[in-house]
Amino acid sequence: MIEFKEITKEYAETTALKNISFKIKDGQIFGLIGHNGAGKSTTIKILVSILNQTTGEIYVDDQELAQYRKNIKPKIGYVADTPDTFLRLKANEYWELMGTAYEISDEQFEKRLTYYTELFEIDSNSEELIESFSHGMRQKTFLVGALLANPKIWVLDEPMTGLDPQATYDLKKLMREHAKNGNIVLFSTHNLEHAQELCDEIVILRKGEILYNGTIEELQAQNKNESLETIYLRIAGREADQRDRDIANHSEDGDL
Ligand SMILES: Nc1ncnc2c1ncn2[C@@H]1O[C@H](COP(=O)(O)OP(=O)(O)OP(=O)(O)O)[C@@H](O)[C@H]1O
Repeated sequence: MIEFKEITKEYAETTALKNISFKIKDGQIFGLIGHNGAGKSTTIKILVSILNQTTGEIYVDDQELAQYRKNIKPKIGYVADTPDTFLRLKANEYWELMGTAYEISDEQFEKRLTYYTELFEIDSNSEELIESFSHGMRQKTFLVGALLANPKIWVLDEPMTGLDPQATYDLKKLMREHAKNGNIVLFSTHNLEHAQELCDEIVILRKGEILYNGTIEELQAQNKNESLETIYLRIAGREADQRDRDIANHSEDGDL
């Protein structure tokens, strides 16, 4: 289980997360949804120990992340939203690096590498530099790297971006299987159809605050006869921005 408890993240001039709390249960595919700048990547980067929160705590299987990083980090496989790291390595070199970092046995490494590289059809590109790859091929390379260790928790920041339809289909299938086996898949997306297809539960973020946490079915039951897109845009989109502006204007006019 993962628990975000009253997490706030302040950058120099921005409060990216404002006291957010939610839980992800074992066996769940969990979606983070929100406009650009809502705080999805910041949430993810804190969980994978790239960033520290300003206040609050994260628990993974009842262990507090800051205290038990050494235990928790090997449980997590992470794919960033911008596949622009390790560009001077060949794909094979990157996968070997991941194999060493996660201490994967040679046998498991070979087995999983063959399976995933054939599945994502990049087995023939293994001796090429990552910088020569298209966005989608880089995405596949990093996905393979994250899945090699078979970590319990997959943390995928906009994983389908740039993937072709076959790879998207295959990844969705892998995500479902992984969760079905009692593991956790946390991913961020702008694609509401993917969220609807995949997620057991979602968080909708807007300007660092949680607007909704629950299942998509519950959200739709509360807003009968409306599509997820209509509901989402009303609570997180331009209408919500207009409401913010109206409130601000009233305040300035001394109406409130
Ligand atoms: N390194 C940083 N320094 C300062 N501000 C940052 C930094 N990273 C993110 N922010 C700000 O924090 C807020 C949340 O950004 P974040 O990247 O978490 O959003 P996001 O929901 O992942 O957006 P996107 O969908 O565009 O990837 C934004 O206002 C962003 O400008």
